Amino acid sequence: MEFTTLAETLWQRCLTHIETRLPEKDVNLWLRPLEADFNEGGLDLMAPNEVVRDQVERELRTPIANALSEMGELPKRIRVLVGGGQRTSAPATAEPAAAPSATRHNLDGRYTFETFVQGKSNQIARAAAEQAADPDNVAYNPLLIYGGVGLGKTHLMQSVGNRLLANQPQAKVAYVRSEHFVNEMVTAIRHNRMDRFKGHYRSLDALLIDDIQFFAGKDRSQEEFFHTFNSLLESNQRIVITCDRFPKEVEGLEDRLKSRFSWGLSVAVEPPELETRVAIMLSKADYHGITLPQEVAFFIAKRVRSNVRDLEGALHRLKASAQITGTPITVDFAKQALHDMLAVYDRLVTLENIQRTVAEYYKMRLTDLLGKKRTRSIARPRQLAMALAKELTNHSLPEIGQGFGGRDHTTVLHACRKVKELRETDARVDEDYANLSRILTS
Ligand SMILES: Nc1ncnc2c1ncn2[C@@H]1O[C@H](COP(=O)(O)OP(=O)(O)OP(=O)(O)O)[C@@H](O)[C@H]1O
Repeated sequence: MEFTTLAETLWQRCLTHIETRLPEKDVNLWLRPLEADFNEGGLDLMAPNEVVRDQVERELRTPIANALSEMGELPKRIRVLVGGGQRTSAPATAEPAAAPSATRHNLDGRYTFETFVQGKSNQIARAAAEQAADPDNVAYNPLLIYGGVGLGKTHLMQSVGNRLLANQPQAKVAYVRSEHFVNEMVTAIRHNRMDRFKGHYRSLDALLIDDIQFFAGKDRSQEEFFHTFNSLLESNQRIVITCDRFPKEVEGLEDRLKSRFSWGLSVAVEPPELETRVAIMLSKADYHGITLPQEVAFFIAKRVRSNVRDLEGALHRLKASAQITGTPITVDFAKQALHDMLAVYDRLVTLENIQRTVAEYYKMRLTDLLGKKRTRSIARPRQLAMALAKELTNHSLPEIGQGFGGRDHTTVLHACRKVKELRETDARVDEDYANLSRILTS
């Protein structure tokens, strides 16, 4: 008892010391929930759950050690363990081994609202997710986030879980991929443990279930999920779901499930626009301690358009190449280091397929799109096509003008400005542009 008191006193002093060095948010979120204990000359910091433990291990162990050393306190070792609230030194591995894996708070501490870059393409989804993370607001339950690959659905969903846990560290929040849910269920059936499986999922405060398109065709899993789902909804527990498309379009998914999903709120994440892609790159670079000049971020984001995961991949490749060669990251360096990846993207969008796609979209003839007629029904799609060419290819204004029936570069410039203006004032034009951009880049 005396040791615990000493440890707590030391820890409180350490917190006071560290408060002057770390953002208040980090101290409140990650460090205050810890309880301190001495164990054989070492300091054990007990975290209420694995999210907190992992975050402290990853990001905060060094500041803690530095603070203690600056205070002249040198414990033999520092351990961060799960087990807060009980003043026990049981390590994380001493949790009931047979519990289904999702009982552990298997959230990734990096996926938070704070690290999520907002843009036009995701602002509604983000706002809805923030609401879903508000324990007092169950208006939109379940929340369904849908959209293409690598656009931040999992990031947003886990942000909901991390926020819920930050506000209520004892909450039972489980993140599970649908594939994992199915596998767990199969194992439970095989070992005659269905009751436990059901009990576990129905006892949660929040269930985050990723990629439900994977349930397609798996009838027994859908059945079980349906019951879990109903039971959680009835007691107002939080459910967040993601899907790679609007669930009504997923073949092999039962109608009753689809209809349940629509009880709450469905929001889409779209591919981010150029400025958001640049902001994401800069923010990820900052997070990973990579010095990335803005012009390089623009250079890459202009080419890698449809998938944020690929943007991150490009960033990691750049970092590795720069480290190996000891070269600073410049546009020329990026061109070389990423040439194969960029070549794939450059191949995807050509002037010809922009023209063909726009003509098909507006159900008009290609010859009209490239011809001289100036009626609005023809001139507007032409302007959109030119603006898309400017955004999605590396062609210069004169080259684009040339490709559009030998027009002057000032005509292309005018088209780009006009489309920019229209996108801000005319929702139809904005939607057409976004649709075309998605068709061309996905
Ligand atoms: N707006 C954003 N801000 C910051 N990071 C983002 C954003 N959008 C996506 N990312 C990052 O891109 C990567 C892929 O995102 P995520 O895994 O959430 O995509 P997803 O939509 O769930 O994809 P999938 O359908 O393949 O599961 C993650 O590392 C995520 O942090």
